[in-house]
Amino acid sequence: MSVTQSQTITSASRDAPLPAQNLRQYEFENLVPYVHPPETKEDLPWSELVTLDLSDFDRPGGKERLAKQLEHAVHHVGFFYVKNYGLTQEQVDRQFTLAKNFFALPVEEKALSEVDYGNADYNGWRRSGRRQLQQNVKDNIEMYNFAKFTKDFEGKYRHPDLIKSHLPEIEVFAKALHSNVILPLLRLFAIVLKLPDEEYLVKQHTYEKRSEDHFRYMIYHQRTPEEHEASGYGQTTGHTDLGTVTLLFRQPVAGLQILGEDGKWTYVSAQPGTITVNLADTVSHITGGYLKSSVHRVVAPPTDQWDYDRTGLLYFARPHSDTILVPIEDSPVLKEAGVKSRFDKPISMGEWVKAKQTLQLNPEITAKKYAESGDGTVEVIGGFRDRKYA
Ligand SMILES: O=C(O)CCC(=O)C(=O)O
Ligand SMILES: [Fe+2]
Repeated sequence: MSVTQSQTITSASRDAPLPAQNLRQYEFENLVPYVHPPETKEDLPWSELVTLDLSDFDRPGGKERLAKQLEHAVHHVGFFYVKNYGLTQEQVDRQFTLAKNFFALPVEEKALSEVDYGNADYNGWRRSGRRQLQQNVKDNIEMYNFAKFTKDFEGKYRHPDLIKSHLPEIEVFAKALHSNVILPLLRLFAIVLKLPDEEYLVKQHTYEKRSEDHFRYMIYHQRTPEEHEASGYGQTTGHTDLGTVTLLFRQPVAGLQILGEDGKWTYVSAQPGTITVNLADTVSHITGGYLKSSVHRVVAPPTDQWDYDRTGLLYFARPHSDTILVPIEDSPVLKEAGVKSRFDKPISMGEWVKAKQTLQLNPEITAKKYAESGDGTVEVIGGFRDRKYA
């Protein structure tokens, strides 16, 4: 299929066209280009987040400046932006385009790469409609997760031809996120924690060693006004992510909200050229809760964005699967804060992932457990309980 005879002209294609040179390339590859939807004109309560300029990292005093900027964000907010992360806008746009074209494939083709839900294996295609949001309304979210491009996963997953033929550039992109964003951030966290070894966290996140990192294409299909109403204007309930940090590429369709310390939800805005970063459970576990795994959710977009699908690119970083999730011992910051382990026995990352993903991938079992506990919490593993948020 060519761009000119494109299947459905999505509402997004009303936007400014891509440069002719990119369009020709996409046409050559039979890809329908993705164009970012326009931002909302609504005046929403936006979150105020700091932006780290990662190009400062290697300048004299740069790391220390960035770490200073992060101190408050990582302890109290759990969210921030990064910019200048060494990938071009064109590389980013290509990934959005691949995501858009992947989700447009027939269900039968995607189903050949479907996630192994029972075994809590996240990689591959996750279909929409497996979660009941309200009576009569199910979720409208599809995902495609890529495992790390390492020997551990080589040949393990079957990809549709569209993905297979672009796998080398997807690999370059995912690896760049790990080396250009994840590793520098881990060094900054080490500085914030005043660890004697700045590489401490990096050593728990080497690319070649086994871990459950994944790069994700995601789409929230547009809904009708009736569906929005029936779903209570929600998309996902409040949650914390289970890994180290999550990267979320600039998302113009509003909806992602952060739960603040004041108990109020605010929206993450789409800052040009940025990636939104949120801290997740594991980095919280190894700091006894000092680094904040932020609660967030996705709600229905404002009405002026109801005509658009919400396509996302995300990267989920996680420590090596054999990492034991106990608080780091030689951090004067953690010592002073008097943090304690959040588990009642030693728990490895592999065990934590399996336990939390089993809950996430099997919504009916999880709903039953919440109903049984009756106090809005459920044990994930080792005495650590997750809470249910709206
Ligand atoms: O789509 C978003 O904006 C956030 C998604 C998210 O919270 C998640 O996948 O864990
Ligand atoms: Fe999340």
